[in-house]
Amino acid sequence: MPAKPAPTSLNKRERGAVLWSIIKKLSVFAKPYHSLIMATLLLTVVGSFAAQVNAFVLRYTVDHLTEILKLSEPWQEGAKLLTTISIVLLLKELLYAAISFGQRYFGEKIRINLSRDLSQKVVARILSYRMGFYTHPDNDSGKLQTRIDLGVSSLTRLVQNFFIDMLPLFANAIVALVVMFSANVWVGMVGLVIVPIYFYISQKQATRLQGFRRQMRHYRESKSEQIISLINAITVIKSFVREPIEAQKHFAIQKEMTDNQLKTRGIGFGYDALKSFIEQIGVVAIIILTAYFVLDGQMSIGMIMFHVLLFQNVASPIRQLHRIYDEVNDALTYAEGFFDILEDDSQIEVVGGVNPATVQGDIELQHVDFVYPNGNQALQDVSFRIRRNRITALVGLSGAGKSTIINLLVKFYQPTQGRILLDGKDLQDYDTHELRQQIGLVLQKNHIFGGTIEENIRYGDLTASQAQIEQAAIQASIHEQINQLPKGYQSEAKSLSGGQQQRIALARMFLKNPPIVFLDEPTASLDAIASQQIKRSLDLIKQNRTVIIVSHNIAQIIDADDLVVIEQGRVVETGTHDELYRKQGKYYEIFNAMSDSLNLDKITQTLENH
Ligand SMILES: Nc1ncnc2c1ncn2[C@@H]1O[C@H](COP(=O)(O)OP(=O)(O)OP(=O)(O)O)[C@@H](O)[C@H]1O
Repeated sequence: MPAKPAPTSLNKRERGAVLWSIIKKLSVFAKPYHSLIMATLLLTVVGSFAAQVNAFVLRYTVDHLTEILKLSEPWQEGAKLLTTISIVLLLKELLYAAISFGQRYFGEKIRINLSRDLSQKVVARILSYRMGFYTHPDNDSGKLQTRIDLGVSSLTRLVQNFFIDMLPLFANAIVALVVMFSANVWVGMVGLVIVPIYFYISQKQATRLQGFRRQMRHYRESKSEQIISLINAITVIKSFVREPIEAQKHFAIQKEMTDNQLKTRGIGFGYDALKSFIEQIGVVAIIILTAYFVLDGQMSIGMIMFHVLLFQNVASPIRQLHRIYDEVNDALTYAEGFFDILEDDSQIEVVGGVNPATVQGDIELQHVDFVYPNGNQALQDVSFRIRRNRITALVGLSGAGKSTIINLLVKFYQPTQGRILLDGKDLQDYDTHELRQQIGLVLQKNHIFGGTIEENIRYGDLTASQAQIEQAAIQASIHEQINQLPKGYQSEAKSLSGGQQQRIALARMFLKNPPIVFLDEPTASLDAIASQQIKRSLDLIKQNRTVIIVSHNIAQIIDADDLVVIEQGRVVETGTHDELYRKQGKYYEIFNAMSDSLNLDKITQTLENH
């Protein structure tokens, strides 16, 4: 993903262009809600006219009261006037309540639906991305989640503020300004002059606060990151008795955060005071101007209230202008990162076309080179064959490239050079999803999903019956233990021990029953007893399948039919255990190191003596 300049470093024109592109992208998501948007806009227009009624009513009341006061019996006419205006105001309030309810409700509906659609789309999209996307350093789980969350929330907040807060206020302001102008050009001019001053101050306020807001975001991220790492590291913290130090570290962030918050508030309040001062100057100017026209006999006295109320309708949305700047800035900051994720076509997994009806399992790597996206060259000119229905072990020291070979065989990555053939056909030509249906992958630690044991095993075949699930559990030597649990197959799978979880993963594999199985250090995270317990299941898995096993376990290696020895990304030896041992090359060296580490002499002695 190419690095883009931070939105804050963009000039005004560039920011405008970015904002426009965000709006265009959002409008695609808004398309299904066209009628809702139209309804909201219509209500907004009607509402903005209704909002001016108070000013008209007040003008009418003041002017009529002035006339009525001149009568000898003012009470009778006064009562009539009060009844009329009460009815008008009541009706207007009822209408306004209905409009603002509809307008808020529709606006909120658009926001909620849009938020759902954006989240759903991005999840569906990243699920279609290749493995390289997930292993890219820019996309580690925390960062990816933050980018998605902040992207969705800033975009939906932009929509929410536009439809629910800003749009009605601005519609009111425009209608009020038009009414002011039609009442008197000079009064209208006062309203119009205040607007750019407000704009200027609001922009200054937003620019001034931008740095603080960015800082605040940074504090929030570090704070949550620190809490997560604290929870993850709790065993180490407690065992080293470092609780006070960790609390102190947290306090340091809290303190900087509160200082920053106070400064932000202080500056915000300062600007708010300045804006309300300017507004009051506007009010005074309107009163003086209208009073002049009244004294000059050009206007009635009711016009004073009329103009002041209209002016307030103009000023109140402008008072919120800095919020728009903030929202837009947030959208500029986060939406780009979000759309980068959403629109990264280069990350879409290549699916291929050939549908492998039945796979035999003859695999051949031809001069394969592989470089990870971060530039790590993991494999160089790797060529070897894997024969069907045999067990092939990949042997090598840590970092040799064994897991990388498995990653290429499952099509998680594509070779940078060379090709991989399966049953004589290039792996790239196979339909990726169909191919993966034919392959089982058992890792050192297999993910167990939150949910029941039954659900976790069923993941291997979503259509499996209960009997098939139990059969798979029997093959994975876990059935009896599951039955002993109070809730049996309905127990929470995550509460099982590591060894039990590994057997649940094997049961999942038995249920899938693929012709090819890759075992990548399947017992490495288990203790001796657990390893021994799953040995029988592994032996069962290996029957009548093409198996590739990566292991540092001597027993699993000598069990294999063929061995491929890898050193620093290159194949250095291939053959059977006996052939390679006799050869006294790299395998001989690794094998001796493994058997020495077992302390065989002592083990044999112990076994002989008892
Ligand atoms: N996602 C990745 N991105 C970048 N480099 C990687 C990635 N995964 C592995 N590597 C690098 O590729 C090389 C081969 O790693 P690989 O995991 O294939 O070795 P391995 O033989 O399976 O090792 P181990 O026995 O420790 O699992 C190493 O140098 C490793 O640092």
